[in-house]
Amino acid sequence: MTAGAAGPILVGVSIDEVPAVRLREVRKVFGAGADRVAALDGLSVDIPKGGFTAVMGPSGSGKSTLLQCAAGLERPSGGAVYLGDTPLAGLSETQLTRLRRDRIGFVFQSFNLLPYLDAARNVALPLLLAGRPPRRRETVAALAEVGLAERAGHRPAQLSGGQQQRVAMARALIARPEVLFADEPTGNLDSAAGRGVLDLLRAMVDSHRRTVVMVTHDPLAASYADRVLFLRDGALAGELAGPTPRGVAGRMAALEAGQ
Ligand SMILES: Nc1ncnc2c1ncn2[C@@H]1O[C@H](COP(=O)(O)OP(=O)(O)OP(=O)(O)O)[C@@H](O)[C@H]1O
Repeated sequence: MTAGAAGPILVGVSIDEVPAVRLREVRKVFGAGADRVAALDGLSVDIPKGGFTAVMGPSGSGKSTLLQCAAGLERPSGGAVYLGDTPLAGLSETQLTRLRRDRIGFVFQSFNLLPYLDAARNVALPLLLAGRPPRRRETVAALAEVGLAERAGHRPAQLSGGQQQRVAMARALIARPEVLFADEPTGNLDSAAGRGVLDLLRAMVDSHRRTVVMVTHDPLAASYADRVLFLRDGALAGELAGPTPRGVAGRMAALEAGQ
């Protein structure tokens, strides 16, 4: 197949491969009448497998809504979302829940760990709930991937913010999801802990060819990605491959100035 027939050439990505996620003309409308907001307004984008994609844009531009629709947490008002070859639109609530559980990982700004469970049990929880309790060594291996094998018995209150976020990453990864979505994963962390989380996300892509999609406000965080998508008013307003913090900050300044 020629590059022209396959669409855009993406550095380091096979042009024959089905993207990890595809959004086609996705619309998401909240409210009605005077309160109506089109959070996504006909957005089309491909997320390549084995890549690290960052999503940026001014406040209210639709970043979190994009992530929620791509991850099957919100149903779009129009358009189509595919995870690999699977169209999400035709799935029942039960099928969508199973797809999220088996094929998608999600990391939130606020960690969302259960305070009375230790790190190992927090990590094991998704598989426990799925009726497939993991072996202890699987859980410890997931914690080892985020550098926390020694902290398996610690509860969240006994861990730093950065460590809690890494436990949340291990929990998101234990089911070996096709895509890891992260919504402002460094938003509650100081810069050193934030860099630790970003280094790990980068390593997951480089060493394990995982697919990561991250919403962020921080140009430095976005520079860890292979590609940055910029949103404005619920639509794609550009993208940047091989981003640098300065390049990303320049694009953001232009977007916020309405250019
Ligand atoms: N559940 C909801 N009900 C009503 N409006 C919503 C809802 N969720 C999002 N919106 C609106 O949709 C638009 C996009 O919101 P979204 O959270 O996706 O933006 P964002 O780019 O992630 O913003 P921020 O950077 O401030 O987190 C905003 O105008 C927001 O107020």
